Amino acid sequence: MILVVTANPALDVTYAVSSLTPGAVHRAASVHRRAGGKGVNVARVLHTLDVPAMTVAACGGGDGALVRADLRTAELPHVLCDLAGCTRRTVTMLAAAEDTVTLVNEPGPEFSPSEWRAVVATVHGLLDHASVLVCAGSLPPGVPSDAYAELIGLAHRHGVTAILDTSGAALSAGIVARPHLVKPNVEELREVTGIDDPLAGARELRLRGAGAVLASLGAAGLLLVAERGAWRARPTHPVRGNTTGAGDAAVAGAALEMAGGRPWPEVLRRAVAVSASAVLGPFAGDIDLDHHRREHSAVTVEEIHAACVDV
Ligand SMILES: O=P(O)(O)OC[C@H]1O[C@](O)(CO)[C@@H](O)[C@H]1O
Repeated sequence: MILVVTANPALDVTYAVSSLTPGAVHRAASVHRRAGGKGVNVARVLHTLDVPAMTVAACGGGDGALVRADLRTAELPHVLCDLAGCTRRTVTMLAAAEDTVTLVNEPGPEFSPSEWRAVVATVHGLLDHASVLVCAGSLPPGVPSDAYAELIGLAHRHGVTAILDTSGAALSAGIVARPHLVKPNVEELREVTGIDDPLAGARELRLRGAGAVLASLGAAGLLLVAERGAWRARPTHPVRGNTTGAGDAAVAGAALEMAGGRPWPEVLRRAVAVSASAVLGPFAGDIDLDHHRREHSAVTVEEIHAACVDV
């Protein structure tokens, strides 16, 4: 089973608008609401791929109740701790005229120390049943920046593979606990390392403790840097759609191959195939299964011998 921690879950709200203009009033042509946050998206993709996954999070308030109800409706196995504060919303605006995707992510409710300890205890209690632990998304206010480092340390003690997908201080502090894989995008990599070239940035994260680094390069695909090599793979052709959650889908693909003990080029191939198929899904957490199947057999993985990569 793949255990997925969503430290800061959300009610993901997607608005479709005809055009997006700063300073203007926008009337949504459609509204969609579902349980979200990076880890929930990872678990949703794994569920679609028939891979057993368990979501752990803490929820509260009216939107927390909607998140709980949606996880049940979607039949995503979960353990949700109680939270006094109200679960946040994350908003995606899909603008047809500009073909853009714009996000507004709330910071989330303040956690008390005991609320976060309940999440840690839940993860601890489930690790004996897990092959992979995924720690995904931002940390909410009140949770220390080394919170993921603690969970990764627990995973090591249980012989469980650990994957970290977060940004900023949570990424810097989490990496020290030596996760087997981290999955930043290019901006997150640049923010944490101060290095523009993704290959050099990924190598720097390995020096800081990451076993391997899977860096998403947007439409240019993904890059994987491990101890004994570096590889890159791109989608077979450009895909247009909702890019929200494409990175989470890459994490799901990587987790599924790592759970099977597959070599790094196969981890990368799957991550690219699942990620490209997520762009074709209407909402974060969705994938186009037919596209995924075709893409998985067609994606080519090239080994990198150069000192830097073009994005
Ligand atoms: O935890 P954050 O980094 O704020 O990210 C959460 C958000 O990211 C997404 O997962 C997309 O990756 C959205 O579904 C939204 O919930």
